[in-house]
Amino acid sequence: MEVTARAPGKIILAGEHAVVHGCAAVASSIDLYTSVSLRLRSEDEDTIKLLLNDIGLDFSWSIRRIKEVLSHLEQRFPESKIGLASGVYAFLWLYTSILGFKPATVVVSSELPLGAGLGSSAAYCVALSAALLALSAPVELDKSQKGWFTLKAEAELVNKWAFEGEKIIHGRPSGVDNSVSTFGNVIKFKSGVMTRIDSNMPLRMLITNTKVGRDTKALVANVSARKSRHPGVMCSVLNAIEAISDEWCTIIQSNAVDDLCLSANEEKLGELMEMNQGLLFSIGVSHASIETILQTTMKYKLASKLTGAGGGGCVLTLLPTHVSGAVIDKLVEELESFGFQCFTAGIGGKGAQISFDHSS
Ligand SMILES: Nc1ncnc2c1ncn2[C@@H]1O[C@H](COP(=O)(O)OP(=O)(O)O)[C@@H](O)[C@H]1O
Ligand SMILES: C[C@@](O)(CCOP(=O)(O)O)CC(=O)O
Ligand SMILES: [Mg+2]
Repeated sequence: MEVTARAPGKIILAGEHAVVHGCAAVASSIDLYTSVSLRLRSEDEDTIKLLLNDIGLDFSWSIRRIKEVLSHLEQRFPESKIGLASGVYAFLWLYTSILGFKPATVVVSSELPLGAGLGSSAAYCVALSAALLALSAPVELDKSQKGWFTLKAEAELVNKWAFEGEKIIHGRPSGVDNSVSTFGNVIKFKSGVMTRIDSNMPLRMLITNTKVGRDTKALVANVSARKSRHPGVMCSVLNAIEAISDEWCTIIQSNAVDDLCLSANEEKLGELMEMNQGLLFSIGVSHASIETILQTTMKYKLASKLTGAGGGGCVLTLLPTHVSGAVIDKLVEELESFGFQCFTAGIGGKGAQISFDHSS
């Protein structure tokens, strides 16, 4: 029996980093997915295979030696890819905790850029947990279902396991990324509690990938260190970010009665993004490449902010409804002339899904 699970990436509209310290964030799923397919092998095969298509690494572990491998894993990573080792630790931990030592082949592939602020780590953990739980004994799913189906009662359990995986990759995740990847839509997240936000606004964002690699774990740790050096100032900044998240929710939930009202709301969101970015700069998570994007989009009177952990990664630019395709094309051309990569994605779609392959 083979199962494939897919889980979406996300954008954080407001509140990254502050959410790690108990303040509210607003996040939305995007329609770019990480897929994990899991095929159990016969008991006498005695191996667990992991194929990480996005980073071009394959592993094959003898089950009898898997504990030994767990303690020597880093030695098997090429020096240039050592930062990716935590994803393999998370795999082995989730696999053995949920499925035990059953032989299997697991293939991972993603449409998301890795380590760029779009929540690839959470999508990886959610898709992996969903595939593993789908073939584990305590979860009763109707395996005769055809095509993709959305998780229902099982979603909570998938989310819990994915959070444990995120802890291995991130150190101190807030839980917002795995929650929005599991449940989809637009959510508000604060101190581990998720509220679904029914947005009444058509939200268009240009996503620009600086292609500057960074590591969420290190950035989150730097913010915590700054907070312990300047507790009073940092609390004020983080509370200001929370106020921005709250206002985001109020605006996108409000009903714009006409086009004038809609563009006034879009203008307010743009201002909130600018303020959020300024505060993120003040806590030390911006980057020269991000500042270049901000200056460029400002020339087009468009507001931008980093999304995710920052330090490089992706930047969001709000595209209000009045902005024409020609203007967007010109902006994209200018941004891409710096070597950045621009794209758009559907915002607020479904969360994790599963599909059983009946042919195997
Ligand atoms: N498709 C994937 N294949 C292998 N590892 C992955 C994959 N997606 C995510 N990861 C793991 O997640 C890490 C990136 O997570 P992180 O630094 O939080 O960035 P982000 O979540 O913004 O993409 C990678 O270094 C790797 O360990
Ligand atoms: C910085 C943070 O708020 C978001 C990190 O997102 P990403 O891993 O950069 O996609 C951390 C967290 O909420 O766990
Ligand atoms: Mg991450």
